[in-house]
Amino acid sequence: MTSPLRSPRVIISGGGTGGHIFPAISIANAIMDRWPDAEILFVGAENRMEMERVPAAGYSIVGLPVAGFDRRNPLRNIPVAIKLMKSMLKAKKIVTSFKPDIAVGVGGYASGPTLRAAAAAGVPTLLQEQNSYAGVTNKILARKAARICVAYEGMERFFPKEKIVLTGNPTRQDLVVSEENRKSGYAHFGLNPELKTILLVGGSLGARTLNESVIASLASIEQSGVQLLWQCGNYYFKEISALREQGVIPGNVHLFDFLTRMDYAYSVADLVISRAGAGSISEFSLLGKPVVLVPSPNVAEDHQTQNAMALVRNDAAVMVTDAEAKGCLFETALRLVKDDSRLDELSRNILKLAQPGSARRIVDEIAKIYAH
Ligand SMILES: CC(=O)N[C@H]1[C@@H](OP(=O)(O)OP(=O)(O)OC[C@H]2O[C@@H](n3ccc(=O)[nH]c3=O)[C@H](O)[C@@H]2O)O[C@H](CO)[C@@H](O)[C@@H]1O
Repeated sequence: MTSPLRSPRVIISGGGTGGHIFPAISIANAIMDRWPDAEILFVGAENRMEMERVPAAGYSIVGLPVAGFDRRNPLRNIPVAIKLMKSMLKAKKIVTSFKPDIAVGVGGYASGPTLRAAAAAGVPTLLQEQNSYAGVTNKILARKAARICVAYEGMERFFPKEKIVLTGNPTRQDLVVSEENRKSGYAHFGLNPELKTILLVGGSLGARTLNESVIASLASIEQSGVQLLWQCGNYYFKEISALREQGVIPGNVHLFDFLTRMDYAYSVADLVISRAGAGSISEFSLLGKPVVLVPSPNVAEDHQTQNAMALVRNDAAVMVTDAEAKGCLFETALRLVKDDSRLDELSRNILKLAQPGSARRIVDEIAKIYAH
């Protein structure tokens, strides 16, 4: 295999939620580690989270006017189809002017038009699928893809077997759990270093059931002698802050819309309560975090329950269903956070499932494609 002389030009496309954006940034960072002169351009969806998060990570991004189809109300899809056509034209222009050597798709609305335009122009494409159940966009794009990097066994149900490489999910490179970050984390979030801490995260967008479970348990949390670091999501923040202004939220409950310093959040957390998104699970595994998972029932093919069950079967996490959460989530979590030997056991078991070095392995695949 001969290596081309110059560094590659790479388009990375996808987004919509943190579950797609953070793996994309992690792949970009690993590309820059391999080829410091590489040129990377992100292509995302206008008004979605990536338009803010990608520049914050130091990369350029162009937005497409793409949106999701409404499966329940077909009439609403006329403007969506027009947006899709506009996005395809714009994606074609982006590919023509940027001249990528390879295009990487991480799932989410923007990756459809972008990778189709790249493939039509003869640019090789690589897909990264985070979940144990493949998304619609990736299933369509798979036909033209050179390589499909996955995190779970059994993905030949969705993709041509010869294109699949098991790399794991790339996680953010900045997630260091350390004593120093623990101390900084207490100060950053205004927490008491003397108390045990439960971190509650509802995925990148927040989760209604988790928020309602907190609200239903405020009295027992207040009396527990444990503090709660609560990420409620941008969408719910206004409504829940109003409760805080009414004095309903006790002093040991610390409310945030979104946590940019997840390294601090993980460092202070003795126990995590979370949705079972694939990216979050990869992070808990790498960091050995004891976790209570509440899978979202609102995702395709109930894939979060499948993600969670892969851990539960190995006694690597505790699961509470969405339907049970309001009744028993905090009873379970408050008991667990005080049981050090069980926390230790969960931590050891989840660590065994970690797949480190995933972004580097994806870049190995990019290098092989590029060298051809
Ligand atoms: C509702 C929905 O469609 N969820 C999907 C979405 O989840 P979602 O977007 O929630 O993504 P993940 O759980 O995979 O990852 C969340 C990411 O956001 C970060 N984070 C989270 C909260 C916060 O305050 N700050 C922060 O930085 C986490 O560190 C993590 O890197 O994509 C995942 C990966 O395709 C899927 O498995 C999920 O089913």
